[in-house]
Amino acid sequence: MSNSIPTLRWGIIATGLISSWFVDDLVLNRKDAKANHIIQAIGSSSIDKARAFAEKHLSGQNPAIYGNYDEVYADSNVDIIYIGTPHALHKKNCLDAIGAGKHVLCEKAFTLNAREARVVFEAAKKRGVFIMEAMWTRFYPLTRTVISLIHEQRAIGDIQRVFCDFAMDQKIASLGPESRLKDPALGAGSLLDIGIYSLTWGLLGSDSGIGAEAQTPQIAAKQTIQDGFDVATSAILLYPNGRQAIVSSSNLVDPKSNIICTIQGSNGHIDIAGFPSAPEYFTLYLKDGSSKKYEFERPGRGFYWEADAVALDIAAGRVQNQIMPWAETVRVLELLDEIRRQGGAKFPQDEVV
Ligand SMILES: NC(=O)C1=CN([C@@H]2O[C@H](COP(=O)(O)OP(=O)(O)OC[C@H]3O[C@@H](n4cnc5c(N)ncnc54)[C@H](OP(=O)(O)O)[C@@H]3O)[C@@H](O)[C@H]2O)C=CC1
Ligand SMILES: O=C1OC[C@@H](O)[C@H](O)[C@H]1O
Repeated sequence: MSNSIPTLRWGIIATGLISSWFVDDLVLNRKDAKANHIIQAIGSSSIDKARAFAEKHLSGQNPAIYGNYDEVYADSNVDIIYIGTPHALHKKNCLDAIGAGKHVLCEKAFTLNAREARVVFEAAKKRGVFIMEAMWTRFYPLTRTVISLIHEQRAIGDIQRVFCDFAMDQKIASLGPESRLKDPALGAGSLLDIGIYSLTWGLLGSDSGIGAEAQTPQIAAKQTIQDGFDVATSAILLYPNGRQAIVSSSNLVDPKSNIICTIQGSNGHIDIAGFPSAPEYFTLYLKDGSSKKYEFERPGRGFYWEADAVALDIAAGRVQNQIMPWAETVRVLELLDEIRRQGGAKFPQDEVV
């Protein structure tokens, strides 16, 4: 622990898979940490679950344990709320946290649609608190390096095409109808769960602009809908200059290759390997026949990069982050809305105005 870097005290909402990954990463001892992270409180639908979570993931620490979320929002020792509930609950959880005057880091997909996100950002703006969608992949040094290489250094020349696929057999046939991966009222479907990463790479690979500075591509999309949610989605993003990004997701099958994303330009291409959410390495191939593999150290899973960025923003008094600003979250959700409009996946909440 160092005093020269900011300290952020987290209240964790929900004790599911992502909360465990996030907390495990935040308590890692890192030599290059940009902030100190303290897990101050755990909130769960059940106090037993909260206690078990703390015992398993925070041994030797002493977080406050609550059998509900409201007491976490109200805890005066908590600076920021981390929201790890299913997508459909994000809007309410964010609004409740903001209402209590807390900063927020909310898992992806930030909300079910762009309309819900605008409501949340409006509330954060009025209350003057920091809020960000936890699109952790954008904070990876690997991702920042790819963006710099293709857009600033123009290493592969003019970008012509981007491909990204996130396929993962999530064994959905074996899950109950109450699973967040199957219940449309919880935001089920491959698109918001994993297709959001393919779309993210399609956008980052195609255009250096984000948020209000980004170009708007036309969309052509198809979805395979089973039992009311999409099990596969494919979309083409067509940019004004003719550039195309082809992005897809499936929660029925595993990836066909370790290369999950390819960015092709007039002077070469980049192959990115791993998962689109957690890329492991990439290789730059140039038309002169040369190539270079880029590898990155990643203790744990890599959630601390976004957490450090949030801590630095809050310490500096900022309410949004420049890598994942509010306008970018809304833009991504608008594109997801359009893909669903064309593809047919609907959530009951889409109708609520
Ligand atoms: N960034 C990333 O890599 C990942 C992000 N995610 C995102 O995190 C969110 C949660 O996903 P994940 O952790 O896999 O989900 P889980 O089902 O594992 O956990 C969700 C938790 O939310 C709470 N919850 C509250 N209401 C409900 C409800 N009606 N149904 C189910 N759970 C409920 C429960 O915690 P409790 O009972 O303790 O309150 C539950 O354990 C999603 O938005 C997902 O997109 C997920 C995985 C990876
Ligand atoms: O964000 C995610 O990435 C990894 C997947 O296991 C998970 O379902 C998804 O929410």
